Amino acid sequence: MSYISLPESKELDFVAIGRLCIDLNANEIHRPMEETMTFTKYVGGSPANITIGMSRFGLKTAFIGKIANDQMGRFIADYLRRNRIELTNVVTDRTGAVTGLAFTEIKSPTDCSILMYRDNAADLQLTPGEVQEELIAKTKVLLISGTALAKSPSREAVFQALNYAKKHGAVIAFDLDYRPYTWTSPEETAVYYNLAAEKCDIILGTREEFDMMETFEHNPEHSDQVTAGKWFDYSAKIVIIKHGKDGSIAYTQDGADHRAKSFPAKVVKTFGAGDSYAAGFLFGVMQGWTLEKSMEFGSAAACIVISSHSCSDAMPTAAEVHDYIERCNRGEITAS
Ligand SMILES: Nc1ncnc2c1ncn2[C@@H]1O[C@H](COP(=O)(O)OP(=O)(O)O)[C@@H](O)[C@H]1O
Ligand SMILES: O=C(O)C[C@@H](O)[C@H](O)C(=O)COP(=O)(O)O
Repeated sequence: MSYISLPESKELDFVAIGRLCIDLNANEIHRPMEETMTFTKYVGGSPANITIGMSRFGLKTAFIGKIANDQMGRFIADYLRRNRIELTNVVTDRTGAVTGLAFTEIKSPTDCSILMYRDNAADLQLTPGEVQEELIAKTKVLLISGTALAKSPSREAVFQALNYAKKHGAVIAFDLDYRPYTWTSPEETAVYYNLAAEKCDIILGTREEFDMMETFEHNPEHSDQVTAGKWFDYSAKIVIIKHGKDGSIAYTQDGADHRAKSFPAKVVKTFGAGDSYAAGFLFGVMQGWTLEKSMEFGSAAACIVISSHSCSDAMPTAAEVHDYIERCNRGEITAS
């Protein structure tokens, strides 16, 4: 059964709007960042990572965002270009804003944290007027990412992109991507996340991210069914609730739920799981696969990325994901 109806005859498969930043992942791992002396630089930002993943799967992609007018901004643009991502709507900031930095601390495979430097971040300077309607008009899917709602004018740019997507029939996916350090309060976050989510066809988030969205609601048991059920009264066709190593559950308008286990992985860092899962799942849905197969594909893609030092660089090809699934099914990969 297909829960999503993709528009036909579009030039692009996938467009995302939001954060373009730099990941600086500690090279000296299994120790606190106070003891780290060197980092490896990667392109980062959840929507950027997801778009890179979709491009690695062979889809025709583009990005809507703003980069700093400096070496980091040019590094990001060059990397997206090398990954065949259309940049016509990646705008260079002229206000002196800087590139957001995400320092990743890897104390252990299960104890990782991110230190984000996002003061005066260029990505939050994107204005509604800079969002190109013609780009959104030619895509099958538009992805929005929650952190882009954190400050104006980026907030208004996202809502304008949503208006264009609705007008031109694009399927809208919302990766909740909640990063507390970019917001002033959970209350503010909940208000804007809920306003955006009402317009979205596919919503992906962790239990904790949905709990934040329910700040003003009553769901004391943190019931996934209660959470998902609310969104089918709006535009949602699929609500994905991720539970880390315990897997993920997809809820659909017909009242069904679809469950996926996680695969074993030799975890280097837990970051990157959500972005690669989102890329794999959305790719599967766009191929017309069942939700179970799409969730399995996303889960395997996540394992490949969390078994790697990077996020964007480690985004796998479809062949690599299929191979990972087969190797797991042959018992060749065990968790560590
Ligand atoms: N330790 C792990 N081992 C194997 N798979 C994992 C692990 N952590 C996450 N995953 C996979 O990645 C998916 C998303 O991870 P999760 O941590 O829930 O989201 P996020 O990274 O957005 O917080 C999970 O549903 C699961 O399939
Ligand atoms: O999104 C960011 O600004 C940081 C990301 O680039 C980083 O790779 C990360 O945290 C990935 O997020 P996740 O996939 O939700 O774990």
